[in-house]
Amino acid sequence: MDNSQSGNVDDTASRPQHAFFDTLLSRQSHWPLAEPGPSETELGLIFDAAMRAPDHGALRPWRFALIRDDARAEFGDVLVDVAARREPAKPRAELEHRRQLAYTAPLIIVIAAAPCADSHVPETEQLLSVGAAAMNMLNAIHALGYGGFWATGADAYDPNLRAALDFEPSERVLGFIFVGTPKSREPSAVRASHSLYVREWLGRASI
Ligand SMILES: Cc1cc2nc3c(=O)[nH]c(=O)nc-3n(C[C@H](O)[C@H](O)[C@H](O)COP(=O)(O)O)c2cc1C
Repeated sequence: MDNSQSGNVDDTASRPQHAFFDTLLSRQSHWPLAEPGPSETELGLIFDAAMRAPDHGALRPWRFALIRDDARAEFGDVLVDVAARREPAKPRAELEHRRQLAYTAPLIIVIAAAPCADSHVPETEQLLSVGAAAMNMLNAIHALGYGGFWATGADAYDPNLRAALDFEPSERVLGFIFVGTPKSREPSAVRASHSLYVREWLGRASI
């Protein structure tokens, strides 16, 4: 493997391979996001991509909730409410701005995990599986021409928010993917060379 530079698809690669890597290697996060969001058909593709994540033990540890349309107003209320419970000393008026987050994209996909406690598969692997599903969704969102942004923050880990979104106490919110149309198409962000993070292991005798 040549680690010296960013990869280019070989000349012998097929047209679909070129197209695939053009898409994969141009994904980046976008913020803020405007209308429109994905159609129902496109959403189906995005979730089909999630179902392609590697999943030890076929536990299907992922759970997703969609927040869009009028439900965003209620979600805005929830964001203010949970912030007020976290910071009871703060005047509610100072927390009102948190409501805006609900309107920063046409669609918010809540990413959650439902780890199976009595499985031989360690919880870490189950969480990684949910992360892989989320990554597949980000790539699908990008392939469809939309922008996505995965965010967490204090809200994601707040048990009051988890409850307000109807997740079980045993389930864990791992973040929110904001989905919509990028307001601007920035030039592709420069990425670190993978060579900084990849090395060849040559056997124990080599050190
Ligand atoms: C699990 C997870 C949680 C994240 N949470 C936040 C967050 O709360 N706020 C933020 O600015 N970026 C967050 N990020 C990073 C952004 O999603 C994004 O990756 C980053 O802005 C870099 O953009 P890029 O995806 O184009 O490299 C998170 C990423 C991951 C994987």
